[in-house]
Amino acid sequence: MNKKSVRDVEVKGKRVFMRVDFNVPLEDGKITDDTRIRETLPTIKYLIEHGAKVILASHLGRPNGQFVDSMRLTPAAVRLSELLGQPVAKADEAIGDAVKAQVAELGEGDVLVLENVRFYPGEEKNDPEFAKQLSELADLFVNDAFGAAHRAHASTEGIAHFLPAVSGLLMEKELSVLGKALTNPERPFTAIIGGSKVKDKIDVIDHLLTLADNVLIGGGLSYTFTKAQGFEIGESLVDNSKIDAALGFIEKAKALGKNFVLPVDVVVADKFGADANTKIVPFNEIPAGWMGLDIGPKTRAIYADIIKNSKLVVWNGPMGVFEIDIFAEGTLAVAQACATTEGYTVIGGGDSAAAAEKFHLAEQMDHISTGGGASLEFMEGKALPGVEALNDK
Ligand SMILES: Nc1ncnc2c1ncn2[C@@H]1O[C@H](COP(=O)(O)OP(=O)(O)O)[C@@H](O)[C@H]1O
Ligand SMILES: O=C(OP(=O)(O)O)[C@H](O)COP(=O)(O)O
Repeated sequence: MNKKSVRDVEVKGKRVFMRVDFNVPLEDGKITDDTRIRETLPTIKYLIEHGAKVILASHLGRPNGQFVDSMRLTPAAVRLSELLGQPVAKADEAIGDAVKAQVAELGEGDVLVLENVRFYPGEEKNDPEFAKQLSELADLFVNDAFGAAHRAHASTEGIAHFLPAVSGLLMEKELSVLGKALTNPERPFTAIIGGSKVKDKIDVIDHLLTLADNVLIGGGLSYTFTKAQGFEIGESLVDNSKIDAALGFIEKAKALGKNFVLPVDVVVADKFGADANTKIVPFNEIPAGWMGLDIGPKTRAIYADIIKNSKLVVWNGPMGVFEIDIFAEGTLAVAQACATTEGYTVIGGGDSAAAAEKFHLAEQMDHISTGGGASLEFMEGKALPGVEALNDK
């Protein structure tokens, strides 16, 4: 990476404004997955050990510029304190005199968590005035929020115009792993794209067709391709605005000589739910009124075989509605193949990572990215504003 990292600058005695992505899932005020907090520990510990005064900022949820009690960062600060084994102070605001007073009290190695930056309208507008107010708290900006690096907001991008700006260790790791995987990839390189966000993912397929040797399609995404080829898809998920694009990808894959693989069979259901009737049908024989909710057994075997023979696998998006057990087999088969292949496996996207966790296979993956949208934009070859704004080496 050609951007400076926290290792390239002096941090001792400095007030460091560190942007993290503590946008963790909460249920009744309890954190259900603290991965994103744990992943920032190397940078936080580095700063503590090197005598910095650590000021952490994050968003949580989408509160639309208003103070929302259920989206306060207090549970994250409590969890961080447990993980660090030291007290962590928490501010009730992100800017202003009270926060400045709390910052003034920080000693070397102390940690303060600011309140959710999205409680302020200036954050998502990337308002320079708000960015300046944030910057007044600190001497240095460290961006470790890979999961939010695709957002040009005041605490991810704007603040870098007011302070020396470097990356944190998680940001560096994510960019290095994804960058290495995608520039000069080991081959055969297999990309697996599934999930339900057809609009978000279609551009990635375009880019991956030029990069990967095998592109496997699953999940809700696949029926747009089935429909594009003129077949019945019943009540399955579809994005009619992407039919032409889908046909274009089939053609592009042929022209490039790439192995673009669509499901050959699907699990269909007569309704969406755990009590649905299901059957397995060829991909082009979905009965009217039924919906495809998982890849079928033949497809699972084909996909598992390709994954096992790959040197690099990048997986984004589940193969079916894995949250419901009767539609989880396809995602499980792909997760198992990723866990056992000798190739290097990278998982991006919250739901694929959650699926790997659910099947207790997460430990066996080589890299699980903390960013869903961010890793997709990175794969599309787009510049990430939160990275672009950092100081060059
Ligand atoms: N065939 C399908 N029909 C409807 N939804 C699906 C289908 N296959 C997968 N999904 C849903 O897609 C969601 C995940 O999609 P997405 O957000 O795009 O993935 P990720 O978070 O991994 O990027 C899951 O909640 C899953 O239930
Ligand atoms: O959870 C996040 O995105 P992700 O689910 O795409 O990884 C990031 O924290 C960004 O959040 P946002 O999509 O509300 O800007």
